[in-house]
Amino acid sequence: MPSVREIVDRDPEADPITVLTAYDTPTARIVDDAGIDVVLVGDSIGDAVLGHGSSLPVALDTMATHTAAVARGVDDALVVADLPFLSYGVSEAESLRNAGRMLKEAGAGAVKLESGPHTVELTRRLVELGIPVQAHLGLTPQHINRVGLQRQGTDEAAAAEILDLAEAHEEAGAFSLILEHIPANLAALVTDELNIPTIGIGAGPETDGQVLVVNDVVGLSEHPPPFATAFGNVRKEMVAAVETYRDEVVGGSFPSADETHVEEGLELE
Ligand SMILES: Nc1nc(=O)c2c([nH]1)NC[C@@H]1CN(c3ccc(C(=O)N[C@@H](CCC(=O)O)C(=O)O)cc3)CN21
Ligand SMILES: CC(C)C(=O)C(=O)O
Ligand SMILES: [Mg+2]
Repeated sequence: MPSVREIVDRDPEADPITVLTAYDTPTARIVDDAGIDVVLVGDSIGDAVLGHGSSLPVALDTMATHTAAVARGVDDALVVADLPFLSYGVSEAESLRNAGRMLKEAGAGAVKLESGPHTVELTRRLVELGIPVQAHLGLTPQHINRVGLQRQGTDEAAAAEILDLAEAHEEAGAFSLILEHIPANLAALVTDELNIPTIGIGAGPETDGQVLVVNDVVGLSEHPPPFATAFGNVRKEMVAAVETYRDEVVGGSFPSADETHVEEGLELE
């Protein structure tokens, strides 16, 4: 796994940073082999994999299990574990221990948490203890009950707050910042003002890198967000394979002689 330093020290103008989620070993291997720089084990697992309507029900144990699965599939990328809803911010001690688990037990190289005024000091403590932190501003889906899933930072006051918080988290020691679902001109301004790399999702082309959810990228999601593009059609491929399997079983063509083993010497009554 590369150190966080290698990501931070890149020249993103020459070499934009690529980030993609993964939740399991085979997918992580595909993502890593493709040369993606950072594999994010997102709490988006809640809707992308586990069938919850949101990320809120995702447990810390679930994130530890899937982060470990991803780490086993990755040779080259940095593995970042998203801290799930209420696993941080309730008490400092619990937050630090929960974040530490992702590095000590699950094999992540860094954690990500959804940032706000309440996470500046937590970010500082985590970094002091040696846990690299990726901050996340703009749309923070763990606040779905307060802000929904709308674009953020669309008026001057909200944009100024995002810029202030971005600077505060850089100062607190975050190694990178995710900017989600904000105007491209705001993301460009934040990227200009910060020294740490910004990674955009629904934040236009001017950030230092991009992140998307792998299910959206491969075309597996039924309801992808408006800013996601499917670069493939895995859902169609899976539907076709499953339907063909069913048809061949029902029609008697699977398993065929080629797919069948008869033990000639076996004496059966
Ligand atoms: N598959 C997947 N892809 C993602 O990018 C993703 C997740 N899941 N889960 C966690 C968050 C949630 N995300 C989302 C999901 C939906 C919208 C969306 O549809 N926004 C609409 C408004 C929807 C509403 O008001 O309910 C928009 O027009 O902005 C945005 C971000 C991004 N993240
Ligand atoms: C969409 C990214 C940034 C994320 O937080 C997730 O996948 O959970
Ligand atoms: Mg997340």
